[in-house]
Amino acid sequence: MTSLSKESLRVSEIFYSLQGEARDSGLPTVFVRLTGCPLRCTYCDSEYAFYGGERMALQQVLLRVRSHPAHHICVTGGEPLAQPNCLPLLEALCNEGYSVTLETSGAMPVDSVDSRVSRVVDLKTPASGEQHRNRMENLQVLTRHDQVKFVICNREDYGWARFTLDRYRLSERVGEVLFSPSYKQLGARQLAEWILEDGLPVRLQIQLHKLLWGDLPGV
Ligand SMILES: C[S@@+](CC[C@H](N)C(=O)[O-])C[C@H]1O[C@@H](n2cnc3c(N)ncnc32)[C@H](O)[C@@H]1O
Ligand SMILES: Nc1nc2[nH]cc(C(=O)O)c2c(=O)[nH]1
Ligand code: SF4
Ligand SMILES: [Mg+2]
Repeated sequence: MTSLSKESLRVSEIFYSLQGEARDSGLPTVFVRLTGCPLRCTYCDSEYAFYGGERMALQQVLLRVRSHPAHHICVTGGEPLAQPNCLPLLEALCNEGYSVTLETSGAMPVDSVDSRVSRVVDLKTPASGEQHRNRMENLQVLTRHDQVKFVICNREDYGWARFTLDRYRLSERVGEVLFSPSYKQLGARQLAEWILEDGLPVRLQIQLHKLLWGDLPGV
């Protein structure tokens, strides 16, 4: 018990790469991937982060982050907000002057996240198998500093994302609405054509790191 310091975290990996997703795509970024997730999305590319990982003190995480020459930090998982100490981690990273993004499923409340963090809330689509976990009330607290993502597996998911975009006026509420194809499940060109046909005010997101390096951990 005493070895689990008040501000310790279970960490799957800390790595330096190009941001492959969302608004900051292409920017050198340090990724902090926290272990554990209560969801089981059908397409999850990070199942290796469900279990295991290393218990680290917050200060140890900060030291590792500082060892890389990046200004941008992305906290992800697993589901990062499933660990209560994710909140002090985010605050500490902001205090150090980093530009911080948080990738979250939106299955937990996002209102206690430091307001300097750009929250990237992934609204789970029907084909993810986890649509029932979406906390739609999270959308009320998002601002232009935040982002909403849909990972789209098929035409039904696209239709649901288009409906949700309109129903919650997402383009007016947040800074970026991202439509991403589920990797190797839906072609990016197909998704691009649907977006163009409907003239949707959203940004097509293609996972840049997978184009560069493939579907591997640590990139
Ligand atoms: C691994 S999750 C971790 C953060 C959080 N659990 C979540 O789901 O947002 C990070 C992002 O990767 C996306 N992702 C996972 N597997 C994917 C895949 N096969 N194709 C496209 N995006 C994927 C998720 O939907 C999420 O937006
Ligand atoms: N390069 C790179 N960019 C990313 N952006 C979000 C990621 C994630 O797994 O949450 C991710 C990732 O795993 N790698
Ligand atoms: S919520 Fe994120 S980490 Fe969890 S299963 Fe879904 S995509 Fe994977
Ligand atoms: Mg990833």
